[in-house]
Amino acid sequence: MNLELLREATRSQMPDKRWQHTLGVVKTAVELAERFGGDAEKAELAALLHDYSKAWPINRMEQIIRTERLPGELLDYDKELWHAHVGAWAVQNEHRIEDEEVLDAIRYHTSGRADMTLLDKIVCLADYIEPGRDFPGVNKMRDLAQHSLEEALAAGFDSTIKLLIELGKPIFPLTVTARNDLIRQLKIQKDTTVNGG
Ligand SMILES: Nc1ncnc2c1ncn2[C@@H]1O[C@H](COP(=O)(O)OP(=O)(O)O)[C@@H](O)[C@H]1O
Repeated sequence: MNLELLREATRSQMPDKRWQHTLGVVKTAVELAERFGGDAEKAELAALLHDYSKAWPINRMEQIIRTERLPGELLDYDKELWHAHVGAWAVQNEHRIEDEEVLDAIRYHTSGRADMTLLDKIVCLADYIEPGRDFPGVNKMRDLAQHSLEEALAAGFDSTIKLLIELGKPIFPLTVTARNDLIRQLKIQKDTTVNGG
């Protein structure tokens, strides 16, 4: 795998603004991996590729979801969710990325999922807090990310869920599951600290 070629291939899929965002996610994902004991090389690769299909036409993504048997229920929810699954499919098929951990981090970077891996959390959080992001609550998330991946990510899912509720949009259930898991993990961490375990 040639990282430089992958960089150029990824850059060619998207407008410059999205590429700048991608570079921000790469930088942040590597920092988070170093802070929380993740694999920095996998974090860099997954972050580089996370928005590979983001700028693809909607009908192209819809067709891939249907013909490649990606989860059909995605079609019932916000189109913003589609590029993550389509992107994982695309980098596997176009660039022979076979590392399932990396593919999953790309696939679930928007929705989250049950039992997110360390790499899933790193890429998903980096996507929320990279330096180019500016939304209410992002600085709070950046502060939380100094000491807890789970707290920061749970705050991110909270803000996405609140936004979807305000907009009257349906919530893809995996995000609720991901958020519940994080809350549970935080409670276990807290109980362990209190009980000195
Ligand atoms: N669980 C969900 N259900 C429905 N839509 C969601 C869900 N999670 C995220 N989204 C949509 O995806 C958007 C974020 O997608 P993301 O990949 O982060 O895009 P971008 O990088 O352009 O911000 C949210 O603003 C929302 O519209």
